[in-house]
Amino acid sequence: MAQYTRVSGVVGLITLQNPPVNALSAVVRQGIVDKVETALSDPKVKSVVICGQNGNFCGGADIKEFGTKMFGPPLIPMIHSIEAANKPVVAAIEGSALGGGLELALGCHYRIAHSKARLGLPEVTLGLLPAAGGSQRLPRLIGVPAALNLITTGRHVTAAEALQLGIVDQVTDHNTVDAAVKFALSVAGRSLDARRISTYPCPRPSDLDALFEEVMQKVRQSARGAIAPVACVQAVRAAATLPYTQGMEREKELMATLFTSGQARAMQYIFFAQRAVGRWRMPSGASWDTSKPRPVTKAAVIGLGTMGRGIAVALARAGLSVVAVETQEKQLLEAKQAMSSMLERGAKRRGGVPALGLISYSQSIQAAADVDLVIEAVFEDMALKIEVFKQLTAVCKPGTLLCTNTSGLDVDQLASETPNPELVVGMHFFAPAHVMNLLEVVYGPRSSPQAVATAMQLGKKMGKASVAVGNCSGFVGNRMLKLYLEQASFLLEEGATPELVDRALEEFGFPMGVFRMSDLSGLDVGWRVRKAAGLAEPGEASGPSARIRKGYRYSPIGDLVCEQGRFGQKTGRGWYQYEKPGSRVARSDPWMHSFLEQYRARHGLVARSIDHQEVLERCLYSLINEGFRILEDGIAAGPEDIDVIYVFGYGWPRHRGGPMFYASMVGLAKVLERLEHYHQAHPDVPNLQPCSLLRRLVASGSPPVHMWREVRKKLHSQL
Ligand SMILES: CCCCCCC[C@H](O)CC(=O)SCCNC(=O)CCNC(=O)[C@H](O)C(C)(C)COP(=O)([O-])OP(=O)([O-])OC[C@H]1O[C@@H](n2cnc3c(N)ncnc32)[C@H](O)[C@@H]1OP(=O)([O-])[O-]
Repeated sequence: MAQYTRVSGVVGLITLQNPPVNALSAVVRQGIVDKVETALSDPKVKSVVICGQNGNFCGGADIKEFGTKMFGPPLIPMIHSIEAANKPVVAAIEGSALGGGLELALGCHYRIAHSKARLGLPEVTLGLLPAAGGSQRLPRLIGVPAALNLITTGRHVTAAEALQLGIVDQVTDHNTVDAAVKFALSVAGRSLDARRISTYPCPRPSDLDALFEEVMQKVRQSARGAIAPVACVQAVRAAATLPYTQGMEREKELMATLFTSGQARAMQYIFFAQRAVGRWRMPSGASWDTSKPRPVTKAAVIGLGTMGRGIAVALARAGLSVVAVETQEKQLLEAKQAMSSMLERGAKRRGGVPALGLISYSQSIQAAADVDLVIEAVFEDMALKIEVFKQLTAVCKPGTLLCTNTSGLDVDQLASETPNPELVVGMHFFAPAHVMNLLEVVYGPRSSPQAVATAMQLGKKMGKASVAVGNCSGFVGNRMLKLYLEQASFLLEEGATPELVDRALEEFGFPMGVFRMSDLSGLDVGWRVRKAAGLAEPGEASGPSARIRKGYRYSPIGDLVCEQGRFGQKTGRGWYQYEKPGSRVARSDPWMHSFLEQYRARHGLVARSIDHQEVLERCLYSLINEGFRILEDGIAAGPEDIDVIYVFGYGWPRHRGGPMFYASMVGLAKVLERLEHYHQAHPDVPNLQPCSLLRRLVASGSPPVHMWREVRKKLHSQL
């Protein structure tokens, strides 16, 4: 709804009221229409200010209304009537003016923003375009190149940048509504002819065609199959080439296609899933709303390899004092240099001062004596981690939370080695930890709810999508990934090439296929784990047992590639070849093709033709099947948790909504049928056997994702 008051005698003040972000729901739109009419028809009122309640202008259209029957006055005529008003209307922008919120402000004649406000048209991140005139007004106001940048990326700009671009007329550090009222008084009675953005000609760059061609090419490349960014470019092109009314028609046409698309549903699902994972719940019943996090102002990071450095930088950027501990002197010096330049580069990119002073360095674990929380990031070796935890227990003040950044070791085992297992949780960061926006917070049966709440809050403070998950080998992300990687290797044995598999996955929308990704992260990492697990055996054995481990199919291809010293980009050779060690451009390697042929010949395998569909079904459905097992086991509380982990940590294309949402879009019956088919064809791969939760869901009529928890509950109560 919207509230109306008259201030300073002659200014009509309209306040949007729809907590927490004043989204433009039907009631709010009706409120705005009514109150604007009241203000315009009141002869005492000379000008109008529109603001939002609780220091927040407006978060845009009400996303919850999308996909439902929409009531209330539509946005476009509402904004047009504001722009057409014969009294000046000023937007007082505090907090956020996003999407429809900024479009509303662009319909006003003037915009005043608080210095801390953020503005943007993020519709593209929801699979949409700014369709309440934003795609037509913004280019007219700030020019085509700047508008293209904002609309195709959806990025939020600060008030200072908005002022520089010409989106707002004034920025204030004081009370924004007061400043807007003062401003409204000063412009009362002035002609508004030059203030209606829809009447502006759109500035046309001389090289319009070349500009759009270049932008479209870039956007198509980075969109990885998402249609909204392409539609955004087309809408801005309409602004640059058509009169306003026709441009609006084009905006409407393009929006009509996006609005009902599966991609928009997927991206809006992820928007809400990202927020839902913050409302975590442990199997014990402890949850986000009953568990109070501890304050953490000082943290220690133990071990300054790649992960430790990134974690320490992320903590410092979040404003924490950080003690960075590395016992090896040479490594400490290198880390110090690397971390300083990471902080400096980050500050340069985002603006602001690098948080260099927040990090202190030490070679001694004693330096962690007075911290509130420790994150160990030493080598992935249980004995070493146990030793570090023992030392920490002796050194740290009582009650210090002990977190491990293991990517798959048993958090419970580690906890059981300490006198206070309730203080232990896993904080699984993703490399590079200062860049990747995902954190798995791993709880064991003895982790206290307070420890989980503290780690979750710290993750949020670092700007990471933080997901609470149970303890098991590989947790959620890596446990599922293992099966995806396994299928990719089997496909090579059966006749595929790394190029074919990667192309199929990249066309699906992954930024990198599985083999290019392995080359980037290093093949030796997995090899070490397989050797430790007794899976990788040295030498080129042949015969049936060479491809069997513990009674099941196993592909030693990755081990054999490592035996050649081919560890990926760092050695200049892996699944692909590179110009030199450290180069990033992957080129096909004839060596790999003949290696695969020889391998198949040695094992009596006959290469067959494999198409993209099989690659996708085998790699993705086996990963999804494991996702269902994870839900069944209660390791993840719901499908949203898995989807957020995959979108934020594993490059799963956002416009496909995460693996579990994708399965629901494909149709659970189809996923089940294909898994059964592949399991029949490969009975020695038990992971292809569809899990019982998937069967149960199909038997219950394949309910939508948000109802899966109920089906799982029933399944458990019957077990
Ligand atoms: C044919 C039809 C024509 C349509 C015309 C098109 C119009 C237009 O172009 C389309 C849009 O505007 S599209 C929209 C474009 N706008 C955007 O994309 C902006 C989306 N919003 C944001 O980016 C962030 O919420 C803010 C930065 C606003 C606040 O961040 P923060 O302070 O960290 O807070 P937080 O934790 O993030 O959210 C708090 C609660 O508010 C909820 N909620 C939020 N926005 C909502 C919305 N618009 N709606 C509903 N709900 C919304 C959120 O779910 C959460 O609920 P929960 O139940 O407590 O979990």
